[in-house]
Amino acid sequence: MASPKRRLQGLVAATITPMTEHGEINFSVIGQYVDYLVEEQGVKNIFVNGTTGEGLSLSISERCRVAEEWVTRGRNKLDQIVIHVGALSLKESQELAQHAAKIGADGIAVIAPFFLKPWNKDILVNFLKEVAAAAPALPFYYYHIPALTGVKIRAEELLDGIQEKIPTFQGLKFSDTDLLDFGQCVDQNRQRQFAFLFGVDEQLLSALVMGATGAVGSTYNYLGKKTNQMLEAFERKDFSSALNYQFCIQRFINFVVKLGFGVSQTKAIMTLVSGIPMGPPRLPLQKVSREFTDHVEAKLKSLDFLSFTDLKDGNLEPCS
Ligand SMILES: CC(=O)N[C@@H]([C@@H](O)[C@H](O)[C@H](O)CO)[C@@H](O)CC(=O)C(=O)O
Repeated sequence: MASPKRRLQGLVAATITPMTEHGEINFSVIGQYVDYLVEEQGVKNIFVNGTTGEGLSLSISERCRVAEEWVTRGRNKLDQIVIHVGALSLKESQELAQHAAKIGADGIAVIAPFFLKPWNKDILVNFLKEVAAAAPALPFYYYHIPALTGVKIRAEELLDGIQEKIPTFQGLKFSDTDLLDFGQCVDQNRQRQFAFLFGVDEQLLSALVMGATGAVGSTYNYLGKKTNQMLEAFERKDFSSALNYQFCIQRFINFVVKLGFGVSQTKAIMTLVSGIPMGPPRLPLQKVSREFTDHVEAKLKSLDFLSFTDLKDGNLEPCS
């Protein structure tokens, strides 16, 4: 069985794939991006080529090059780098898994194939097993995101007996709002050292109560520091402060959700907050409007989420 450095915990940023205005991958800013996550956001784990990274919109060779760049730039700076290697083709998934092992990633994650879908748990586990077997020394995570894959097999069901089938199974990335399913994943696997990584940033506090060991999300790219404050408050059992932080984060996410929120918007917000150009998304996603960015900038300032805020204290919405 694979032995990770230690159980993946805390915040994991679902990385954006920076692109040029011409739609090519902008590898040149990844080094700066690593430093920003570590130094400005206190986030030392990353999840590469997932939803936020537009992994399924990249070619296989692009995915390999992106993974390589993150591993190279993150060496001695980041704690753990998990590469998402899910694909519609088992062969491609295996190729990506082998590549992740070769470049020295710390783990791989896989979503359910979503065009020709597995229609029951056993079929899905068989698919995952074949991918995991291509990288037998790497910790393996299942990436549960039913709203996007359309594969609604409950995670709790999937986890039942999974280590017998997939000895490298190390944990679950749970991007869904079904806290009954999530809670039962934790409850039924208390004897195992699995990582339970929650993927709905606006509801993380509820998942911590249920036993989440960490979180993977898009907002940790730019709200990592604020979310870490929530984790610290939770750790010291200061639930009132933890709730304040969660509500504050929710105020922002609620605001952007109403404007329309997804990967394109994440790229624009990260560019605004970090100053590192993330570029436009790749088709079929659309670049966001200037109006969106202006609204978001005003909201971030009012919440004091921007370090360069120039508003008077009286105009700030208290967040702690
Ligand atoms: C559907 C989606 O993109 N969910 C995000 C969340 O971080 C999400 O952006 C956040 O909770 C705001 O709704 C993550 O779960 C996705 C993720 O971790 C990834 O990029 O792989």
